[in-house]
Amino acid sequence: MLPWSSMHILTSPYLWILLFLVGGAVPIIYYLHQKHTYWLRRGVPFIPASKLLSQFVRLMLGRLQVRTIFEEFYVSLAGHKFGGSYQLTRPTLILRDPELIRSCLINNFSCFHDHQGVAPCPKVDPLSHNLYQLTGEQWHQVRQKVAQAFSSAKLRLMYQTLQGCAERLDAHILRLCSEGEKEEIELCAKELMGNFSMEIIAASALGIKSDAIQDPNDELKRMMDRAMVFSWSRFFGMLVQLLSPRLVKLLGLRSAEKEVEEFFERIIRDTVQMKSTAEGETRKDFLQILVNLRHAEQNNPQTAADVSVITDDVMMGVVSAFLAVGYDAVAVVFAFCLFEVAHRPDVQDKMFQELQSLKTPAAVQLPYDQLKNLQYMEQVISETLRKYPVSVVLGRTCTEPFRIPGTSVLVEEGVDCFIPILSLHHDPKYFPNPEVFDPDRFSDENLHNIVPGSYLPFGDGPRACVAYRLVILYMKTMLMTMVSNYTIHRCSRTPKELKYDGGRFFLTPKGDLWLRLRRRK
Ligand code: HEM
Repeated sequence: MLPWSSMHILTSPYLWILLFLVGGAVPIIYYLHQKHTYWLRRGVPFIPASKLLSQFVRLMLGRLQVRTIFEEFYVSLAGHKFGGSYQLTRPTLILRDPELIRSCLINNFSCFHDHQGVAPCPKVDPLSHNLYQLTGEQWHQVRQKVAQAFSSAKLRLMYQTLQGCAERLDAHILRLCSEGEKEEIELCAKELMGNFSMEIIAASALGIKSDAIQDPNDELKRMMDRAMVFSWSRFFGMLVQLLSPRLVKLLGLRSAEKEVEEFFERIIRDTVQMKSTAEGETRKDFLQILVNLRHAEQNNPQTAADVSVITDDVMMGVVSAFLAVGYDAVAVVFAFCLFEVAHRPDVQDKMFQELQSLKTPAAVQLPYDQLKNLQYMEQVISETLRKYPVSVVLGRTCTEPFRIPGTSVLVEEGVDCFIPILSLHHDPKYFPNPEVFDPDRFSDENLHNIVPGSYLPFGDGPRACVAYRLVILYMKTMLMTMVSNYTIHRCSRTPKELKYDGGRFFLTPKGDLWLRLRRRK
């Protein structure tokens, strides 16, 4: 029989609460320990869970940006070709070595063909059937079709549309100057480039004219801005996804707000209808090309309805992604580029001389075939994308077990792999003096210094950015317009150092970005 004092303890509610907590905590601690020793057990260098926890807390408190998390990983794993980390409890691999990166993206593409993230589920998320999210064979089929929209022949046609947008941009700046009877004008480059990007994306994706340059309240632009903001509900969606991708579908979590989604649906549906009935289609925009591909599929007796590739869901997904992703990524890369050249009159002069040497009356009239001769301008574009890779990190999922060459480490199916593009582009080992904007890194004489796999603004391999040639075309159109008509300068409101906005998906300058433009005589 127990002494009286022991009996008293046994009947105490505190004891039972304590036992309950300990009983509950032990299996949880064991579970977390098992999960967080995944890389230790495989002999892979890893970021300790305590560091990940502190990063998570700082992220929640707004003291850390997603970009910085990957920069810290890159630094912590210095000296290693790869290393382990965790997304909550999911093992994640960070790839640091350019050769290994190429091996995953190109030589062993079959092991890494899907992007990291939620697989599409059009019933719950109508915009999820986009090329980025599609997986496996369906991705392959849609990619083959969509890639046709970015062939040289199609880009040549799109260029005509872009020239019209460039003329409107120039007319707008000229009007601002003449209103104040000024030779020069100060303006917010981020806003101007956002509006210009909206016009070129609307024209090349949908074939419609946006009035964003003239009208800052343009509805299409307002919706795009809402589509690309990193909200708490999205963050919650990402956390749920880490716990269980199935839960995302069960809870019906979407990639965009309902209103934005409905807007996209309406605008795409109306434009498709207009194009399907319009006679003498011109095939100058992306949606028109998809409509034509769909007609070809429907008119082909060998294409059964159930194997059609360009379905309504796919049409909706790929076009809305073109609009939202294209608009935001292109707008920021334009702004970064102008910011850098504003500090470098020598770089502007060289681009101007190059344009002059092509002897075209107005830069925007430069024929498509001559664009390839703008070699120095291409170097400026490459260096902008080196210093500011708008996709700071690239995420792929391991789709087939992969043994890391020269090691016994087996990457298991389902493990997410991240490539920290921004950190590679700023690693002095690959790009000496990385903070210096130096277009000559990409000159013919210096090109051999770039280590394959260290420069990845558009990713690499069969799943690289499908639109990269179009992006270069956009950038050339923008630079030709600006450099041939204006000199670009800093002004008193130009920030000395760029800070980044943590609330955007892409690398985005924080705050306004004021510059001064002076009309060339
Ligand atoms: C500055 C502009 C841009 C940059 C830096 C950029 C960068 C990237 C990167 C890094 C990827 C991932 C590649 C990989 O996994 O290897 C990607 C994929 C993609 N990009 Fe871009 N992009 C830009 C603009 C655009 C535009 C304007 C479009 C419009 C169509 C676009 C459409 C896509 C699509 C559809 C994918 C997914 C391709 C696939 O999964 O097959 N991008 N982009």
